[in-house]
Order: sequence, then structure tokens, then C-alpha cells
Amino acid sequence: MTGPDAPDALRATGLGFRYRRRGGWALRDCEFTVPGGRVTALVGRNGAGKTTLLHLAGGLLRPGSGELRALDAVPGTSEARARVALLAQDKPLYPRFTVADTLLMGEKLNFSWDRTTAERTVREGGVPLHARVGELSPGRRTRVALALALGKRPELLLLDEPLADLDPVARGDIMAGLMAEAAERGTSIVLSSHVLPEIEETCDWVLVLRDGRVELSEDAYTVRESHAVLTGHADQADALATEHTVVQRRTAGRQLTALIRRHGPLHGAWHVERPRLEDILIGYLQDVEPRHPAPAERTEAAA
Ligand SMILES: Nc1ncnc2c1ncn2[C@@H]1O[C@H](COP(=O)(O)OP(=O)(O)OP(=O)(O)O)[C@@H](O)[C@H]1O
Repeated sequence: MTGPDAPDALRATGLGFRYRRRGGWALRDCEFTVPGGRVTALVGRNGAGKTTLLHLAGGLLRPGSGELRALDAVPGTSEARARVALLAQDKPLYPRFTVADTLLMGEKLNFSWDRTTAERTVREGGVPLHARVGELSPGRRTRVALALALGKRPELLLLDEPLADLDPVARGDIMAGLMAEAAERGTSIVLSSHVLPEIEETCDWVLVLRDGRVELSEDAYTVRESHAVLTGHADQADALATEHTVVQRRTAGRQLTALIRRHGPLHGAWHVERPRLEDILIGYLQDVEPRHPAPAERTEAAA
């Protein structure tokens, strides 16, 4: 379902999770909403918490604190399981099953199984139906796992770095297929990926995690429009930081280059360029001293 009545794909309030009772927090105080019908890029450095979040959304883990809803349902309940599909990074499949057996299992386990879509997904990758899953290359196993996820006809598809072991042609084909799925059926897709150029072309929402906290959850167009790269004399740095959020900055001699989030008109003598989404995301992922003010505080203050 799309449109104003569509449920949010994901909604988190005060969400936290740690793997061991006394261990560190893999996710902490996460507050965000991903609207329904979006293709969302889930971005963060290694260990930022992407897999943990997807496992919580897919019902494989339960929150340690706060709440997470997937399509308004509690992940892991039968209601959520019927509507949400997770393609996990380790793609658990039965190695002794043939591809055909695997798809048949999908059909038996899912009420609204779409055999045509499932078979097309494997056929387009040249995966033989009679081959044993354990003998397939990792990329072809990914195809089979994706076929299982798509055959379920999910309203929300969670993909944990799904394309990492696919060749470039297969990556392009699969991304195009996912985009078509999202456009035709309004399927919400949340896709964790380190391949930022791909995200630029395909995703219309970005969710950025950093050390288990949410840095950004926003429409990709708004993110692009609200950021700028400035180059100018470094003595303007302090004034700049009082008016805008400085996401990242670099000084070479007396010249300052800064990626900022704008909060109004720009004052000062700056050369202004519009960054690519990829560059903005890298800016948020890189290690910096705390931003003043932090993006979330700034957004709240502006509201
Ligand atoms: N099974 C586990 N037991 C204990 N700690 C874990 C476990 N899985 C993940 N963690 C920790 O939780 C934090 C978040 O890990 P997570 O795998 O969610 O990050 P990620 O963003 O998916 O990383 P990557 O990009 O490397 O896949 C990390 O500090 C990680 O070490």
C-alpha cells in the first residue's frame, strides 16, 4: 500500500539493543520513522548497527529497550512475518535442497506465494532449477535467497548487503528488478549497503547509523537540497558554525572547505557547490569532532 494511509515501513522509539546484558549497546536511543513505499538506504560504517537493526525489524532479535514497529506490527509476530521478508547477510538456505525444492518449500510455507516472480528471479540469473543449493556460487545462492524473499510478496523487504557477492551485471539487474517491484507494487524496501553510488541512483530515503545511533533519517531529495560544500577563508569558520551545522570540514593553510547543512541564508564570502548524496553520506560517516549543534538538535530547534 502507498499513499497517505500507508503504514510506516519502520518506526522506532527509544530503540536500544545489546547482545549481552553487560555488553555495549549495538543500538541506542534510536528514534526514526521510515515512511511506507520508500526505497531506503541503510548506511553506516562497519559495526554501526545496520545488521542489528534489520534483525530487529525482521523479528530475529527483540529490542532491549524502546520499541520498533514494522508496518505498524510487532516484528516476529505472525502478522509481521506474513508481510515482512528479510534477506539476511548469511542467507540461510538448505545446502542439500535443489533450487526447485527450495522454491517449493517457499510455496508451502507462504500463503500468498508468487511462483512466477520467484522462478523468474532465479532464471534471470541463469541458476539451474535442478542444481543443489550447496553447490552454487555465493552470487547464485544470493539469487535463490532473493527469490524466496520476493516470492513471499512482502509489503516490506529488508535486505542486508544483498548485492555484495554479485557480479556488476547481476547487481544492475537485481537493483533494476527491486526498483520495478517498489514502483509497481509500492513495496517498501530497506537495503543496507556500502556501495554509495548505487544508493544515489536508487534510494529515495536515507537512514544513517553511527555507533548505534541515528544520524539521519530523511528523504534523499531533502538531504541533497539542504547540504552544500563551501570553500572560503578559514577565519569565517566560527561564524559559519553558529548559523549552520558543519558536518565535515578540512583546512589547508587559510582555506577552509566545509560540508554544511544549511539552516537559512549563507553569510560570508564562500564558493558554494552542491554535493552528491554520496559525498554527503561520507561526510556523516567520517570521524569528526562532535558537530555543533548536532543535526538532530538543530532539526528539533528549527521545528
Ligand atoms: N552476535 C553478536 N554478539 C556480540 N556482539 C555483536 C554481535 N553481532 C554484532 N555485534 C556488535 O554489535 C555492533 C553492531 O554490529 P552490526 O553487525 O549490527 O553492525 P553493521 O553496521 O551491520 O556492521 P557491518 O557493516 O560490518 O556488517 C558491533 O559493535 C558488533 O561488534
